[in-house]
Amino acid sequence: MIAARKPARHPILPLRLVRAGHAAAGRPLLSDITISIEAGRRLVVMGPNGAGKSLFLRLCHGLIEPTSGLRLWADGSARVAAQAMVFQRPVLLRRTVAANIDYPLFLQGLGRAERQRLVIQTLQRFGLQPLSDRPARRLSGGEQQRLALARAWAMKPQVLFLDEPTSALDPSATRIIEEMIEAFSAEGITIVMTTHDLGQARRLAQEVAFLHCGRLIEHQPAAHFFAGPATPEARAFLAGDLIW
Ligand SMILES: Nc1ncnc2c1ncn2[C@@H]1O[C@H](COP(=O)(O)OP(=O)(O)OP(=O)(O)O)[C@@H](O)[C@H]1O
Repeated sequence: MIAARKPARHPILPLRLVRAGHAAAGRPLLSDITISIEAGRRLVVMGPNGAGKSLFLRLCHGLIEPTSGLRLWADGSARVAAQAMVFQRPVLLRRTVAANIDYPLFLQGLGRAERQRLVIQTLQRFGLQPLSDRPARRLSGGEQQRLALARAWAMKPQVLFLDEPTSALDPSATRIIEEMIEAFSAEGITIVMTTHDLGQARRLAQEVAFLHCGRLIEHQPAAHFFAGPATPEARAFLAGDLIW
């Protein structure tokens, strides 16, 4: 899903959550989360099934609201442009590949000539030109995810939230997506992503946020986390033990 509408003129990061929580039907799903997401970093969010990783991303992105505590973007707004989210299974329009890239730019208010320029640039940048006129939903899973990431890139986000972007993909498609993520990062786009793939987390993470039962129990530089997590829950997780 693309949330950006207009390019932000001001830096929107750091994004701060201050004792943020989210409850549904009276049940706390995320609790007491305090974190600052700094510009230019690659943060990987880890934790066992049901720990709250997807909800955390949705809360940051603005798909759900904190029911307690605060979510604060650096520019002071509650929900900002210049950020995008890509899901495990990409949400693509029933249109061509090119039209999928064009539509959010149209929503952003860009004129036809500017959109055309950006669509061509994006197709070329990610090797999607041969697929340009193909119906997006008929692409392979790997191609669809490549398109979803390319579409997000075209919006010039300052931060990109990626929820399990490769979990449905084979190793070669996964490698392509990881290369895209690294390229985005090299351009200065902040990456916040979840993954169940420990190898991928080791390859991509600069920082790790570890969630357990809806709480953020560790936030560390990746090298420290993988060398020796501070909590028994994270140690058990890395060791492959079942934790609940
Ligand atoms: N809208 C909702 N209403 C009630 N409970 C919800 C809702 N969305 C998520 N949950 C619950 O919140 C918990 C955290 O869900 P979330 O999808 O964030 O976990 P996750 O860490 O991403 O898990 P996984 O690794 O399995 O994808 C789960 O127990 C889930 O069932």
